[in-house]
Amino acid sequence: MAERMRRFGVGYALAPKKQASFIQVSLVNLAKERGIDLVKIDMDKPLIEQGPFDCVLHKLYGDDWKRQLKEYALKYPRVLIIDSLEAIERLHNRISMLQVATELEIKCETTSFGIPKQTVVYDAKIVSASYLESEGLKFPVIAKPLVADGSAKSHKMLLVFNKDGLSKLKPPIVLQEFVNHGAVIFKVYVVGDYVKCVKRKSLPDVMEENLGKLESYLSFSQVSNLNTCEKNDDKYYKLMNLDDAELPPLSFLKEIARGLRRATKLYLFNFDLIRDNRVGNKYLVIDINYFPGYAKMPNYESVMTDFFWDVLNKNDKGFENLQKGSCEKEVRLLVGNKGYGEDEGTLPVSPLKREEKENTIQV
Ligand SMILES: Nc1ncnc2c1ncn2[C@@H]1O[C@H](COP(=O)(O)OP(=O)(O)OP(=O)(O)O)[C@@H](O)[C@H]1O
Ligand SMILES: O=P(O)(O)O[C@H]1[C@H](OP(=O)(O)O)[C@@H](OP(=O)(O)O)[C@@H](O)[C@@H](O)[C@@H]1OP(=O)(O)O
Ligand SMILES: [Mg+2]
Ligand SMILES: [Mg+2]
Repeated sequence: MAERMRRFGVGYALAPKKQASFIQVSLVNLAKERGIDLVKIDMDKPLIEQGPFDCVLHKLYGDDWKRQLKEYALKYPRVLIIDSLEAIERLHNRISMLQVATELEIKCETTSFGIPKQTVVYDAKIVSASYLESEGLKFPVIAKPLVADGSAKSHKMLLVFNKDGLSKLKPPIVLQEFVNHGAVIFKVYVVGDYVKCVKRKSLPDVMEENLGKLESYLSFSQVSNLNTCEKNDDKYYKLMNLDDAELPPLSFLKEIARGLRRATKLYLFNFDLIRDNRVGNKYLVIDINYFPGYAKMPNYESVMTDFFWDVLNKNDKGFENLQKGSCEKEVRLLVGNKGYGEDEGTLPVSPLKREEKENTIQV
């Protein structure tokens, strides 16, 4: 008799908009064929009473959800939480978000990498043109809400052209140098080991000689997020010169993605990259987003299904080994500071589980 395929249950907890875009029939069916059942978590019932799931996939905010997730991980130590609360938290602050990028060592002879100059402002009264100068910044600057918590407010940005615009700032904010980049942004989607880069429209360059002629500021929000109709329109690509813009080398992007995965311990994120017009091949990371709009990626169904299959099977194998007690060495590796999926066959443990192991396993 043929052996029955091991089935996995992935519970998902997503905001309605995310659910509508991500949980498409095509994804649900493809995952099902591979033995993965995507199950909606009922937010009207306690999480602890649901499942048990092999994996909880989530993008929700708030203390109640965090508490429920922690409780769930304690009750079901085998559950894979994607992604861990601690790892996601780092992306909720635009300073700690980019800090990880400064810690990476990217070895590439032809291309360099960094983040824009930035400073955090908690008190509007201290901001003046001379303050900017003392922080190594000059006009134009972008003011971004410090907190990036998925709210509409957290996406509201100001491009400030001169000192009059500074009066519009609403701290706490991050003031970041605006870097001319030819109005094209590269969005790099990461799903575990998978990396996909797409081009999107961005803000146009600002010429220094025009600074005095412009309004004092420009307010904008989610400029790179256009609807599908506009994106698929040939005219849009021509107008924005998107066709002409050369993608950064894939090996370079993969190295950054790998570095960010290790540093953040995240599986699901994208990062926004711009090419600094002032320097040859220099790219700057300006934003990192948890669980972005994957449905906009070509073939997202198979990318996501492969990813679920991979992590679920590795998780299973890891726990089997643990139970057999045959992997003392592997446990040593896991309780150390290893990132997810770095070694074939190691267990992708969420930090919740890692903490638990640190407390319990004596090696
Ligand atoms: N330092 C910068 N220099 C030039 N342009 C920038 C800079 N930072 C941001 N931008 C522009 O502003 C846009 C919004 O900035 P950012 O990506 O930080 O905001 P966000 O609201 O978090 O975006 P997302 O929708 O990707 O989450 C970018 O897509 C880019 O067009
Ligand atoms: O759907 P969500 O609410 O998660 O919105 C995310 C959005 O995805 P969507 O395209 O599905 O709207 C992402 O767009 P792309 O980078 O992929 O273009 C990006 O704007 C994230 O920053 C948003 O997350 P937030 O920062 O608001 O938490
Ligand atoms: Mg962005
Ligand atoms: Mg963002």
